[in-house]
Amino acid sequence: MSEIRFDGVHHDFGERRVLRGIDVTLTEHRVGIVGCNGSGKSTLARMINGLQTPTRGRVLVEGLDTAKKAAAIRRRVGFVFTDPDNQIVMPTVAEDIAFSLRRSKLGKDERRRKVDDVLDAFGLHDHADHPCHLLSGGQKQLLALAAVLVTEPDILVADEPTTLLDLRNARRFADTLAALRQQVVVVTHQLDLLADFDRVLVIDDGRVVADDTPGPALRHYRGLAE
Ligand SMILES: Nc1ncnc2c1ncn2[C@@H]1O[C@H](COP(=O)(O)OP(=O)(O)OP(=O)(O)O)[C@@H](O)[C@H]1O
Repeated sequence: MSEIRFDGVHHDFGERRVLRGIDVTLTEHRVGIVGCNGSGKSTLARMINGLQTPTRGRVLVEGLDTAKKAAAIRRRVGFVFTDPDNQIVMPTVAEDIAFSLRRSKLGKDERRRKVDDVLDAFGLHDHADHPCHLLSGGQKQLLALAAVLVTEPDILVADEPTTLLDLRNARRFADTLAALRQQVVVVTHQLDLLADFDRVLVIDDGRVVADDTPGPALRHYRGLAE
């Protein structure tokens, strides 16, 4: 498994302190991040692929400082955004997935095979030539995930990736995560998704207030809302 290390991480947006001293090392296969709105979860997740860098402290991914090795980090860490429209860039579904492979050294046939495999895995094969903008919200979320996974990143970070998925697709999504060889970090308000995760961090007001297996961590989180 990969290693993601937060070392004394603080983050300020202007006057507002959003992260207040995060010290965790993540080496587990599937890690969940939960917490109230505005607690700093997305900011934390974005730090793993260098979309955001700490005001103070360091984030190291496989030993690389995200503030210094941006390009290398982006190749290793795939990021799935909450709103799939932020990352769908091509007119059709198959083209969008193929676009992710534009920098790969694979030949044309190999690329086509990879795109086909991913379309199959995500139940999108029948939509291969459909315009992306006509997909449902849930299908777009699956496409966004597929377009990241086709690049085979070492680490997958997903920020509320299942908000638009129906029950079947949420299950498919959870099964997909479980079957991945790579490390996965998911920010979510859908606590069911984390039931068999290896580790769950609870964030409150920019701090890690619980760090445990899902049962105790989610009990702690529920306690915060009482
Ligand atoms: N680019 C930005 N500029 C200024 N403030 C920001 C920016 N991004 C986030 N914030 C603020 O930082 C705080 C933490 O935001 P963040 O998105 O990390 O929270 P979150 O825990 O993911 O919330 P939610 O569950 O609502 O998505 C919020 O108060 C937010 O308004």
